[in-house]
Amino acid sequence: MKVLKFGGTSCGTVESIQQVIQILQDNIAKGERIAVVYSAMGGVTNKLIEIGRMASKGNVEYFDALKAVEERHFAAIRGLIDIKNQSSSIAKVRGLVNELEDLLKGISLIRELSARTLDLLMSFGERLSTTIITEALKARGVKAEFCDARTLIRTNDHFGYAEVDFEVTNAQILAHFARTDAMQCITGFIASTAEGITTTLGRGGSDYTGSIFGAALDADVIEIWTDVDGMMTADPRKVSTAFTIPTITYAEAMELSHFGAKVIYPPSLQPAFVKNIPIKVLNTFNVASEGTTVHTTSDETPFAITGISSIDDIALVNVQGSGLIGVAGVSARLFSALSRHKISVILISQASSEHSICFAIDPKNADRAKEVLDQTFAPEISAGDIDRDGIQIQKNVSIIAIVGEGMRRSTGVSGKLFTALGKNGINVIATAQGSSELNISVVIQKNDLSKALNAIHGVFFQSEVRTLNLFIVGTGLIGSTFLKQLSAQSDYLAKEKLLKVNVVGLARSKKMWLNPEGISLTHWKQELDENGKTTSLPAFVQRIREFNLPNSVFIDCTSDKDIIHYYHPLLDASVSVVTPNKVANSSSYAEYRRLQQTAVRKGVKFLYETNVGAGLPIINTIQGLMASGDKFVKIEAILSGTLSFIFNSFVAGTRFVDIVGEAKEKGYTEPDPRDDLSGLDVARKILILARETGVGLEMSDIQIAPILPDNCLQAPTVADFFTELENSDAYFAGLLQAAAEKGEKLRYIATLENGKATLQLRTVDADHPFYSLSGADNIVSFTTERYNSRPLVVKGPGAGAEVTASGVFADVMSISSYLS
Ligand SMILES: NC(=O)C1=CN([C@@H]2O[C@H](COP(=O)(O)OP(=O)(O)OC[C@H]3O[C@@H](n4cnc5c(N)ncnc54)[C@H](OP(=O)(O)O)[C@@H]3O)[C@@H](O)[C@H]2O)C=CC1
Ligand SMILES: N[C@@H](CC=O)C(=O)O
Ligand code: NA
Repeated sequence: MKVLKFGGTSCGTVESIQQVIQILQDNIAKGERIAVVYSAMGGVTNKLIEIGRMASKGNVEYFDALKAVEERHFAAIRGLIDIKNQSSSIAKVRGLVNELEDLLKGISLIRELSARTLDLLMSFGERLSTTIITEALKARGVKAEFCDARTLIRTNDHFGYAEVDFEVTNAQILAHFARTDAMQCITGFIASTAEGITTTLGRGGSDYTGSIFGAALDADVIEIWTDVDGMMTADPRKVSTAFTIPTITYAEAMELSHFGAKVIYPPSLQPAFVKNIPIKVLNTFNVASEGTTVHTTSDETPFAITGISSIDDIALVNVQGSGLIGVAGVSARLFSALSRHKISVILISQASSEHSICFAIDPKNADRAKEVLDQTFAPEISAGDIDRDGIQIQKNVSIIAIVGEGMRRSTGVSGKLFTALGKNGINVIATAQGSSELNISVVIQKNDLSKALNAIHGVFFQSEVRTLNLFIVGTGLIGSTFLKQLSAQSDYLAKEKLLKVNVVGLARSKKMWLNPEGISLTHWKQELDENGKTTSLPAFVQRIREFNLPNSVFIDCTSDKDIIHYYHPLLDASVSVVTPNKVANSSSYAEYRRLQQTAVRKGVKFLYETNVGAGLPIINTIQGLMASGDKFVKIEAILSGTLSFIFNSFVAGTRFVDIVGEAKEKGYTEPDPRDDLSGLDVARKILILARETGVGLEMSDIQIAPILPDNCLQAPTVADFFTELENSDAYFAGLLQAAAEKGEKLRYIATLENGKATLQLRTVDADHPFYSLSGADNIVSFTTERYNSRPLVVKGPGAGAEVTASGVFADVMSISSYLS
């Protein structure tokens, strides 16, 4: 025997009922003996309540609303049953509607809608839907029989959520089924008292009806047919990567339902659990899906938890004071006061210091709870045993619960949970874990809910692709090359790293465009042009904060001097920052430190490997040596790709100005090449290296020996600059010739030693390690306590679009590993 239950959406339209009938016929064809429970047509219960309220207020419009309900049911008959078989269904539905009309007339006369009357009123929903479906089945030759559950399920008179008398109910169900072998079409949700007064089993109670019948009949399985593919690892409306849980235990399903997963009505699990009958949650609209099976044991999965659930809106109550320490009976008084006022508690947390008790309740009870507790603890508040401001209530908070029996088998589950939250800057306000190790709950700010759910889902269900959300400012040479590399690698990242990189925001100087669904990596230019709004960096940053997406990374690919003002607020909002732009790290030392510290404090990353030597591992090398306790003695380096290229290419027969132009064309120079040739770019880099090694220099401390004659240095525009370079041809040729005569080469070398940084244009001979460079090579020689007699040398191309973009890419990847 199998008991099937179909919910409101399944019974909602002619098409869905046809689908239900198909499912039933498939079962019959397989020779299954089935009993079927139906909900009211979707939305009808709410409509009946609304109509009842209208009638009780004397609002005569209830009559039109009733007509609409009646018409909906007649339309279902017309759609489901051929015309010559309709008369008996029409008569039955008309009979029910007449009864309903009488009831509403009564309500409107006495202007009262008691809980008892409301139960009777609501019962028409299931009675109507079940009548129609039974008739439709009969019209198709199925031996079906309407079964009014009020004649079988016996409850007390707690109207609205009546409690079942299982002894009487089970006996009545068994006796009824012994009398007939017709397929029973059972009204969900409704029952009656011993006196025959109609009751209901609580909203969602049709599931419960299914479980009551299934348990009484010792069914092999209870199938709950709904409009989703079973229970999901998280609410798919909030977590797009959520997936169906194939098997789950009763305890886990109960826990998930308690914390907001509305797929199964929690009380319905109990009768099935007692009889050890599996419950299958299946999708009427996707019969191919396996759904979820709720059972005593769940299958082994690679995941430490089974699912994540949340209650979006709760209020957190905190009772705090030194007078609570060691005083017996405080919590007893507290919770009995709440219970007397029927305020149900969702979560409780008390530190072992006993200094405070904190618990979560439905926000609609918050003000009443405060009143009740202020009264209950009035003596303690006036004596100062409970803090002056008494009982504090925090609203706009949510609970997230991670649930799974697997927690008992694995260690580190809570560590993983809190790390995921911490790395996304989500503050945990309160936390609770039952000693059953089935559930860990955290209370967080409501505006962090979606971010938190996604971050937690990402770390616990890692076989699912994780998402990194990028906001890129600057789509020039480096920004666009990075986007090109990202596009080329996106399949690899998805397959090999289970990583989806979502570009959510793009900005250039004129236009910006944000789209949380993700901007196309191939058509971003077009999207930006077509949809972009006028760039406003404050607005761009504000949107990032409002989106509040997990794993957010801001990438600054500009050379803008003011953009650094946004780094701090972004880090502070737990957004990681990656940048090839050297401006921030070469501004004041105080600002440099502040950025580092904010990133550490917020548990996010501030990465800028490409600030020095483009993609070459220079910053990372220093950070590694520093972390391991090495001490820097000296750094000697060629840090400009542009200058390196110039001095490698400037040979007899060439013109200095042409070589500078070539460096610009090859993408080695700064957006403004004067920054390279003035020594500013190298000065910024050695300043950053000094700071990384713990030497807190300022820009003014760097001794810069110029490469250029004054006329070039003072050129007011880039065009003038090139003219002046041309005018100084003889000067550069002279420099070159002087070096060549000694058999040496020109090199612009930065040195950091004894806390001093200097930049100098020097000539080096063939024995010097910096002699043989080519292209835009950088070379950095680190002399440290450990690398002493032979320095550690990093050498390679230190400028250019591809190597710089790939350095930015590597920083982004390191954030992704950190977050996972
Ligand atoms: N070239 C290299 O080898 C290396 C470069 N870098 C650094 O990379 C950074 C980018 O260089 P590169 O790509 O060559 O520069 P580009 O001039 O090619 O691109 C700069 C981009 O930033 C945009 N931009 C400038 N100001 C703003 C602003 N206020 N708001 C929004 N967008 C803005 C520009 O917009 P628009 O397109 O509208 O003009 C452009 O898209 C620089 O900081 C540079 O120092 C670091 C290491 C190596
Ligand atoms: N303009 C810079 C680019 C890298 O930082 C250089 O030439 O090195
Ligand atoms: Na680098």
